[in-house]
Amino acid sequence: MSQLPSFRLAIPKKGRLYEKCSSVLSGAGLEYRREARLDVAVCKDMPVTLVFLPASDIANYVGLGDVDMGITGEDVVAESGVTVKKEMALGFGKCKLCVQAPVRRGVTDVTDLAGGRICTSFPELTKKFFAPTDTEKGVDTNVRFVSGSVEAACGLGLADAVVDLVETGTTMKAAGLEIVAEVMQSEAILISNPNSKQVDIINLIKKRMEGYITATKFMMITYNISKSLLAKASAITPGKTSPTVTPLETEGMCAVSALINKSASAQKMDELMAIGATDILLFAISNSRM
Ligand SMILES: Nc1ncnc2c1ncn2[C@@H]1O[C@H](COP(=O)(O)OP(=O)(O)OP(=O)(O)O)[C@@H](O)[C@H]1O
Ligand SMILES: O=P(O)(O)OC[C@H]1O[C@H](OP(=O)(O)OP(=O)(O)O)[C@H](O)[C@@H]1O
Repeated sequence: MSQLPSFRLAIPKKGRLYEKCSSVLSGAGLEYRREARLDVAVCKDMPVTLVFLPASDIANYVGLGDVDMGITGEDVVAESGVTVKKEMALGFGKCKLCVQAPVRRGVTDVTDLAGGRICTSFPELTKKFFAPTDTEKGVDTNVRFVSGSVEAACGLGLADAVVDLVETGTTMKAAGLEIVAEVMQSEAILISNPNSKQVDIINLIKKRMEGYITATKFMMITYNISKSLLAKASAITPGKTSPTVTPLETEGMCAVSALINKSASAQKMDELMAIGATDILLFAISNSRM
């Protein structure tokens, strides 16, 4: 193991965040070959050792300095209570941690659950959430850790309520539960150890991931338009700094290119067509440095 680069970057070895993290690594040019059943791999063109760990352990490893950098959920970082530096939000793994109770109980006030039995994979956040009400009411909420299938706890008679993640709400509804209160919102984040000596590599990886994430959020649009309509067109596609305008051989016409938000791209194309733009083309961006 001594020949492995000392800089370590941890990503989830499986689960909800795994696929997206693999895309981010590839988008950031962190190429590697992972031997079957091995949770350690060396990057091809960078002095970086990749470690594949359970998402729930990554915050601790980074916080304690065993690993310099990692990707995991904000929820996991908050639960671990360790101090890490949040380098950037990655825009995926979005969900919220919620107190959920059986619909049939009709709980409308979360304080009614204080003093009861709660099952969760986030015991620290749950205890913190109920602490003020416990103090106020002089009760002791019984928080029990379960590592998965949290939603089943009420149906099994193990709990009065659960604290679990919600994205689409499908799992919650299927288990006959409803949200009573929100504990926190979460998404995948890039974190680093604040005492890591290898700041140059941290910054380089951050820049590369930023470039890739930005590229996935934007598209490049190009179109032709009469110069007399340029002001109107620029208002629709102002670009990041300003649109690039190139005169065309045809008198009075110009070509415009600008960055636009991917989510707004169809609407922008409609609006450009409506003011008379022609030859409107949309391009994906594979990477960027802004
Ligand atoms: N339904 C979801 N939608 C979006 N993000 C989610 C969802 N469920 C979990 N996450 C995010 O992904 C992280 C990892 O969750 P996941 O269930 O994949 O792993 P885990 O159960 O903690 O770990 P493992 O699969 O290794 O046991 C969570 O901490 C949360 O940030
Ligand atoms: O709102 P939804 O879109 O249904 O997603 C929420 C579910 O996703 C996660 O579980 P996961 O499926 O990862 O399995 P787990 O219970 O083993 O953690 C989470 O713990 C919820 O149960």
